Amino acid sequence: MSVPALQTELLTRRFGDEEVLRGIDLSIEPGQVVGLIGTNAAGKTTLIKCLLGLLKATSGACRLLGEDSWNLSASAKARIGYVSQDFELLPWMTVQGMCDYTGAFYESWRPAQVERLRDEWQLPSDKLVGALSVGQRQKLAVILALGHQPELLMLDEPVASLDPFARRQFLQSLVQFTEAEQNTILFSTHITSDLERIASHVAILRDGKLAWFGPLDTLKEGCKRLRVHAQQALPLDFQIPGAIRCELHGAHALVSVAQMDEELRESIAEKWRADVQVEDLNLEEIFLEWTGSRQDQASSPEKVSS
Ligand SMILES: Nc1ncnc2c1ncn2[C@@H]1O[C@H](COP(=O)(O)OP(=O)(O)OP(=O)(O)O)[C@@H](O)[C@H]1O
Repeated sequence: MSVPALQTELLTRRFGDEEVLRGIDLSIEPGQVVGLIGTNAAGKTTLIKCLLGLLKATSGACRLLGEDSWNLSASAKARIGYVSQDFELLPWMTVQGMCDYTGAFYESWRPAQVERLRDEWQLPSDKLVGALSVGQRQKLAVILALGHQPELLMLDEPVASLDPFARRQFLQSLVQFTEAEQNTILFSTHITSDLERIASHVAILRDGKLAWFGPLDTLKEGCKRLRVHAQQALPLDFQIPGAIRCELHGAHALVSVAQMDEELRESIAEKWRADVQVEDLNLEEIFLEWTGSRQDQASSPEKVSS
C-alpha cells in the first residue's frame, strides 16, 4: 500500500479558547486532487498550515509524504509546492529576480517551464514585485510554487484574485500538473465551479470537524434534498438517518441527505405516510447544505407547501 500524501489522526488545533480543528481524521492518497471547502473561519488555512508544519498541532498527528509534519526533512520540503493566502514575496525584487532567487533553493528548478508560464500569464520580467497588481502577484506565487516540479501542491485559495481568463489558465496548469499520476493537490476554495472542474475528491470542514470526505462524484450523486409532505403534523423529533439538515414545518419537512437511495425514500414514505419528492442539487447547493449556510428562500419552511 502506498504512503498517504497527507494524513491526520485526531488532529486538534486551538487558538486560546477557540478550538478550530476538533479531531480531524483525513487521509489523502497520492494522485488525488482534493478541494477543501468550508465557510469563512472554518479552519481551512489552519488545517493546511498544520499539514505543512507551519503550525503545531495542539494534539493528534499530522503527516506529509509519510513524515511528521512538524519535523519535515529538507528532501520532503523540496517535494512540496505551497501558495499561501497572502503569498509572501519580496517587493524590492523584479519578477525575474524573484524567480532566479527562488530557483536557487532547488536542484530540480526548471527555468524554461517558469519562463513559459510567465509568458503565458503575461507577467513582465523586469517589473518590481511590489509594483505588481494583486492578481499578478498571485500568478507569480503560483509559478514559483510550480517551478521546482513538486509532487505535492498545497494551495490556499489560489485563485481569489485572478480574472476568469487567468483562472482558466491556472486550472489548465493544474490539469497538466496532475498528468503525472502520483502528483497530489490539496486546495482550498470558495469557487465550487473550479472545484468541479479539477477535483477528484472533496473535503468539507464544518464545526472544526471533517463533515465529509470522498470522491466528488459520490458527493454529487448521493446528496439530495427531500420534500416530505405528510398527512399529519410530523413530530418535533422527526429525524431521517444520514440527514445533513432538516427543517420542520407542521406536516412538511425539508431534509437534505448525504446518501440518497430508493430504499430510504420508500421507508420515509411508509413510516410517515408521506409523499416524498427528491430534488437534485448542484455543487454550490450541496456546499450550502453541508455548511448550514443555505439562505435560499424557495427552500424556507414557509414555502414548503402540500
Ligand atoms: N494565529 C492565529 N491566532 C488566533 N486565531 C487564529 C489564528 N489563525 C487562525 N485563527 C482563527 O482560527 C479560525 C479559523 O481560521 P482559518 O484562517 O483557518 O479559517 P479559513 O477556513 O481558512 O477561513 P477563510 O475562508 O476566511 O480563509 C478563525 O476564527 C481565526 O480567527
